[in-house]
Amino acid sequence: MFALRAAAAPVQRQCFRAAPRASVTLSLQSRLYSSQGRVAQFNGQKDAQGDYTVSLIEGDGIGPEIAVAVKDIFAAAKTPIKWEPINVDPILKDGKTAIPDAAIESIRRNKIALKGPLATPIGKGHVSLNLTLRRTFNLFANLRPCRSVAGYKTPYDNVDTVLIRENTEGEYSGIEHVVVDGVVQSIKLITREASERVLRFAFQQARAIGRKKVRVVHKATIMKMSDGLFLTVAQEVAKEFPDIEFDAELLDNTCLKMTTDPVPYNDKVLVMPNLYGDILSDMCAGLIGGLGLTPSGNIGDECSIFEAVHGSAPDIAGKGLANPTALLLSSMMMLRHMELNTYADRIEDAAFATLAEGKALTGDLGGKASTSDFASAIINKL
Ligand SMILES: NC(=O)C1=CN([C@@H]2O[C@H](COP(=O)(O)OP(=O)(O)OC[C@H]3O[C@@H](n4cnc5c(N)ncnc54)[C@H](O)[C@@H]3O)[C@@H](O)[C@H]2O)C=CC1
Ligand SMILES: O=C(O)CCC(=O)C(=O)O
Ligand SMILES: [Mg+2]
Repeated sequence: MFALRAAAAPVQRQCFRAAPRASVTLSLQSRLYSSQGRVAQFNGQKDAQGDYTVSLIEGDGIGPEIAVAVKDIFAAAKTPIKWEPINVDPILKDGKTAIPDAAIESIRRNKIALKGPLATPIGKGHVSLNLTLRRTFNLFANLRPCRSVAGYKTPYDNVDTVLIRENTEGEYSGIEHVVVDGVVQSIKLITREASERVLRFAFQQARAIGRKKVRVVHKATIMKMSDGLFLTVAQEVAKEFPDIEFDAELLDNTCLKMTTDPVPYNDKVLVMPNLYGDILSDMCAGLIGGLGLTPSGNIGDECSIFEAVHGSAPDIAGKGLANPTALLLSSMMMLRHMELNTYADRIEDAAFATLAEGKALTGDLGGKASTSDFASAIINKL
């Protein structure tokens, strides 16, 4: 049911590395993404051995390292999952970047995938494969929960935000062109159909996880037509959910208020156009200790793809330094989506207990453990 990156992260690490360990503030029993919060259905089939097959994109940079950690932990927990590794190296189809057919077929067949980060070249080069995957499978909602980690001290101990990002259009529609030399145009596409779909998902999600309010984050003061349409549709959809309160807030004000005191956001579901969700979700990660901790799910009607909020982290790739928690928690969201809750609960408890104990933390959390040391510590607690 989880952008300032290159520039902000070193500062973020500096702030948190020396931080003393805090008392446990959140119950280990409260789940990041419960199956009650599962709004979309999973229709995958078990094989004769009782296992589900999950398509696995290991990804770029730190992707393969954190994927190994997740696979080792799943194997140790005897999770009934078979991995089907898929290659998503970009191909050109009708002049556009596309995902290879075999990868598309695998995800369509299994209806579920776990994905490591995929790097996108800056400027020239192929379009984002992350966005291409979301559009290919119409994964209309990107659900990004962010919760303080028990035992890891940050300026705020009780962050518990739920952010939903429109995932197929908006500023990331990829419609750009040169008007004349020196003048370019990028089109922010907002449709009633995609807005309605993600907004309805946000209200359903609020109801399912017991949050009393849905808040739309927007800039309809400036983008009167595009964000204006998103907001108008939100007001209409809100009428279908009289038990859920609804309000709206301007994005800049949300950033100010969340970094000043995030706790008032703990009873809300935030929903917003694509770009704002991308940026705000990295900002939320900064509130709890960084991108090593925040999971996400790209939810669609026919299939869903779970992945960390972070990218390929080229600055630490290949060094065994990456924190696998974000991908592991994404895989917990995936297990709960598949109604494999007992496995998810057990692994999640072991992961949070390992973090709370603080003996095997990775560098981003001020520790000295490698990715595999951290995974082994979790396995020892299973
Ligand atoms: N969904 C995806 O696959 C995403 C892909 N990207 C791509 O990733 C590439 C790198 O982007 P950046 O701006 O560097 O963002 P990034 O998210 O890869 O890294 C930002 C900072 O966070 C740290 N970090 C990220 N994940 C971590 C982890 N698991 N453990 C410890 N530290 C971690 C990195 O070391 C870096 O200092 C780009 O090509 C970008 O397009 C970026 C975001 C999401
Ligand atoms: O596709 C990319 O390169 C970045 C995507 C991203 O930042 C995200 O999904 O949070
Ligand atoms: Mg991002």
